[in-house]
Amino acid sequence: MKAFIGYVSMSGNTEDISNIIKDVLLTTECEVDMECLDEIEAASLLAYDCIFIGAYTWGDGDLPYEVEDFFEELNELDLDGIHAACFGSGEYAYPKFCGAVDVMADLLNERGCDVFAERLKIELSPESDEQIIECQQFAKAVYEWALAKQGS
Ligand SMILES: Cc1cc2nc3c(=O)[nH]c(=O)nc-3n(C[C@H](O)[C@H](O)[C@H](O)COP(=O)(O)O)c2cc1C
Repeated sequence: MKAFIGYVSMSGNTEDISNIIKDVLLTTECEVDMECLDEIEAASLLAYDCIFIGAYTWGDGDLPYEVEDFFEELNELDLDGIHAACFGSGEYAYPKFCGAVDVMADLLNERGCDVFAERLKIELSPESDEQIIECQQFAKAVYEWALAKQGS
């Protein structure tokens, strides 16, 4: 299975989550690529079976501006058959905690992705054992889900 982890991170927290996901996937049979979403063409997603898309939340529950172009390009694509999972970092102090994660999941769903029901939302950087385990379990669950779907 080919997996892709794409993220945007202003101060490194979402990148830290991405790295944990990557480390878990590297223990599996997956081929893994990881890139910043503002540095890739959206069409490159078509090469993957499973995509992890992550972002911090900006404004009032909004997507960060760096991914606006990426999601605009996504509108031109049919991502039918691609398994996707969304994650991100936010802060509980804001009314819409990790709102961008829900926005991304809805957009990927609209484009035809099969989106994993659970969304990984972490406050700031995953530093506690509990947060790290949550990220690891999420990555493993998504991998197993995508693998089972591929075989079915
Ligand atoms: C102007 C501004 C607006 C923000 N709005 C939200 C928000 O609506 N919801 C949320 O959960 N976090 C919000 N945050 C917090 C960031 O998402 C949070 O600090 C996150 O950990 C940054 O991740 P990064 O290190 O990957 O950039 C906001 C931060 C700033 C500076």
